[in-house]
Amino acid sequence: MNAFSNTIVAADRARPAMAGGDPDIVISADGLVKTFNGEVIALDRATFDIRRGSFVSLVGPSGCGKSTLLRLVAGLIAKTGGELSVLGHGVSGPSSDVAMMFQRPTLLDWRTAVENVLLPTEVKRSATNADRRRAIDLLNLVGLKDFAFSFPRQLSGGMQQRVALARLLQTGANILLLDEPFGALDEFTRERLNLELMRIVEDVDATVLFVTHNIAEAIFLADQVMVMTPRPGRLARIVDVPFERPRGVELMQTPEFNGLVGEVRSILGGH
Ligand SMILES: Nc1ncnc2c1ncn2[C@@H]1O[C@H](COP(=O)(O)OP(=O)(O)OP(=O)(O)O)[C@@H](O)[C@H]1O
Repeated sequence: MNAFSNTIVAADRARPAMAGGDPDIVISADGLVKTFNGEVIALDRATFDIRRGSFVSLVGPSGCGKSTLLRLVAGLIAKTGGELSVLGHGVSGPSSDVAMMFQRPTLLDWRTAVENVLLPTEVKRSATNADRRRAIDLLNLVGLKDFAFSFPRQLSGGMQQRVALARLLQTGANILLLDEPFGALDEFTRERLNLELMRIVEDVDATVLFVTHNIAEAIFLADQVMVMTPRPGRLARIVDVPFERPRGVELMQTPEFNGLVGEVRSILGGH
């Protein structure tokens, strides 16, 4: 089957089922607009629905509004126009249902890995023994079983991002916003972490929005790819990714996979 036949023209399609009416829709945007200083249109009328448990990649060149879209969903910045809801409620600020991770791990140097993972809990209240056990379990989950009591300076860049991922999961949020989380790492480490990320989000049953510049990475990880184009930032198309899970790196060598990469590239090239 031609994967392109699965695409939806996001900008022009009719309004999908409203978030309030469909409990499976966890993030819903309708004509969402964000301008900065009244002139830069960072996001121009984006309309989309994201289903519970799906992994959605956002791909596009620098400045097309990917981070802006994530920050809007996280409630870190306010929309200029249109509608945006998370779990059926309009977004008016940060929420405990949503957690965000960035390209840099931003760990506290003077705290061990497990103490860093416990931070989101300690911001709210004193950590209990159960919290501590959970933090250690999460470090196991991200492959850092033997490094719970290491300090950030004793960890590689990839290991530090694993700690940041465990800290993200410690929040208990099941909508995870990942802004190029492995973008600063070498290609080999990045590929390994991507594979583990897929396993982990299935394990914790999260809904994920994942920003990347890399088309192959976007497709490999996702159920849907939101293809964005710049000046103004637009959601050009939402592409369904038809490949079964679990997926292995050999998928990337197949003609079907490379066909889909070509389709996404041509959407980006046409703008
Ligand atoms: N706080 C801000 N003030 C003014 N303009 C901003 C601000 N944040 C983003 N912009 C502008 O909005 C547009 C979209 O930026 P955004 O960071 O969302 O893009 P992006 O696709 O994430 O880019 P990159 O891939 O380089 O991170 C850009 O033109 C950017 O300059």
